[in-house]
Amino acid sequence: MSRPIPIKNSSRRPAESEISSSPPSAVEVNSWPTYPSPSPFLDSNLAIFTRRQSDSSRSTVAKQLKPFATRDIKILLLENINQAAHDIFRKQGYQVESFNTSLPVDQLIEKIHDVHVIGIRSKTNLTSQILQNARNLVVVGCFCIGTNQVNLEFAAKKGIAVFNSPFSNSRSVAELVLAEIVCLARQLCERSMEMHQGTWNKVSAHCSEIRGKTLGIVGYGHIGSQLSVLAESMGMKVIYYDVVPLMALGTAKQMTSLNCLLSLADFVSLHVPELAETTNMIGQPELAAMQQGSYIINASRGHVVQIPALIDAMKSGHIAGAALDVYPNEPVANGPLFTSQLNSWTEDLVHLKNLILSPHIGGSTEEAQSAIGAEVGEAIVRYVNEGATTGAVNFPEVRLRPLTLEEDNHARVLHVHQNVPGVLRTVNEILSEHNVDKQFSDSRGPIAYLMADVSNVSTNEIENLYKKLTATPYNIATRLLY
Ligand SMILES: NC(=O)C1=CN([C@@H]2O[C@H](COP(=O)(O)OP(=O)(O)OC[C@H]3O[C@@H](n4cnc5c(N)ncnc54)[C@H](O)[C@@H]3O)[C@@H](O)[C@H]2O)C=CC1
Ligand SMILES: O=C(O)C(=O)COP(=O)(O)O
Repeated sequence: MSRPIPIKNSSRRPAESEISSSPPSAVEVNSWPTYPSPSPFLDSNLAIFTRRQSDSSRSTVAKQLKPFATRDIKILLLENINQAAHDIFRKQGYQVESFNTSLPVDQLIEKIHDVHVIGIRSKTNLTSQILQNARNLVVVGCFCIGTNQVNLEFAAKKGIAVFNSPFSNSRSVAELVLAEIVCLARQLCERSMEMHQGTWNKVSAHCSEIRGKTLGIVGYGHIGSQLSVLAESMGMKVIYYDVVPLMALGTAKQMTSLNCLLSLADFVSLHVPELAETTNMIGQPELAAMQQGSYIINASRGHVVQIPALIDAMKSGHIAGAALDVYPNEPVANGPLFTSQLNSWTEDLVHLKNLILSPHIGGSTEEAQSAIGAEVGEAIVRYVNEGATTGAVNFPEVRLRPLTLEEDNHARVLHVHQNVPGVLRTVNEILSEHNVDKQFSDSRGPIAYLMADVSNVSTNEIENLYKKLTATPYNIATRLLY
């Protein structure tokens, strides 16, 4: 029977402004409840989940089974993931442990060892070394847009699905950038800092309206195109550069090359993902190609701009101002780490005029965070409870409708395997000992994923089915929900 999960101290998540600056070990807000007797069938190596009685509220309303003991699912949430996700997981009865910050590698390796789900944002690097230690992990939730912090290929090869939120914070980033364009054009942050230090300095030299100026957007995806609309509404002309041809919004114009954009724009704003091709994308030659007295904004990823080159271009006056929201090395927690962790150029950066420095807050609004919490939280529940991979960034997208109460004697087979000839024949030979009610499979590069509902399977047969599937030569990961 289901029973409530005692989650400590979790009636409310702290707002961004309340994130602790203490070391990670001191900021734990929830911890796993302990159960007198863990489910006898939950064996990390088997990954077979025990059946659970359907609870009455769900059975009458949704007519759906919760097909395994959800209380056995352990979730680790890092980086102050929004309350919306906690609520979703708690409703499922999962065990949740959460931290307001990212964790140092040694602690992360220890913590990830037993969990089935990990939720992160942009700071936590899930490298192959870390994922290697995750013996039970079935899914990673990136509660953000970027997934560059996860080794997606390695995760897929280990049978771990990764989900993100592709656009829930796009508007927040675009609004911040628009505000920064105005602030740079008016040297607003300089004036404000001077006032805070007791100086009245009323100037108009080199300050301008943004109306009629040209904004060059590099990367015209969700954020870039949203910014395009906002900038035009403020009277700016918009040009953009992207590696793929994209429909222009409003009267924006796509440029044929990055250099063409750089030479025409008064303001350049970067909205590309972190890729090999975008690493160090803006260095000395690109800054030199920009107009004298122009501005640059980076709210994409820290490695896209070469900071020493930017410092030189600003010191020489060629670049009149810049805004940075992202950095090559970002601290794992709030606090004075920022200055101590940055490199030799820290000193130069903090003393530059008309340089806005923000601590990676592009997506940090209440609206964005709660939308992301709900979106990624629900995607995780669908994958854990039903096996659906809709929206996964490293798996083929496969989905079967949830099992209903009428399908009480069904088992759902979730089989991640290598995408090689002959696998389906082998798997279907095993499944053919039962009645295959429905089945769907798809592949993505070297990985393939099959979902099948088989009926009239007894509890004894479940384990047998599992053993046969995992013994096939191309098995990566198999789960049975029943
Ligand atoms: N500062 C912050 O808090 C946030 C930062 N981000 C960063 O912004 C990035 C962009 O986000 P979205 O617009 O949602 O991504 P998106 O995937 O919708 O758009 C990215 C665009 O960049 C283009 N692109 C890729 N490589 C390129 C290249 N070499 N040159 C020119 N264009 C290229 C793509 O074709 C695509 O149109 C994310 O990957 C993430 O790293 C996202 C959210 C918040
Ligand atoms: O969504 C993204 O990719 C971001 O960069 C935002 O990251 P954050 O959730 O603030 O760590």
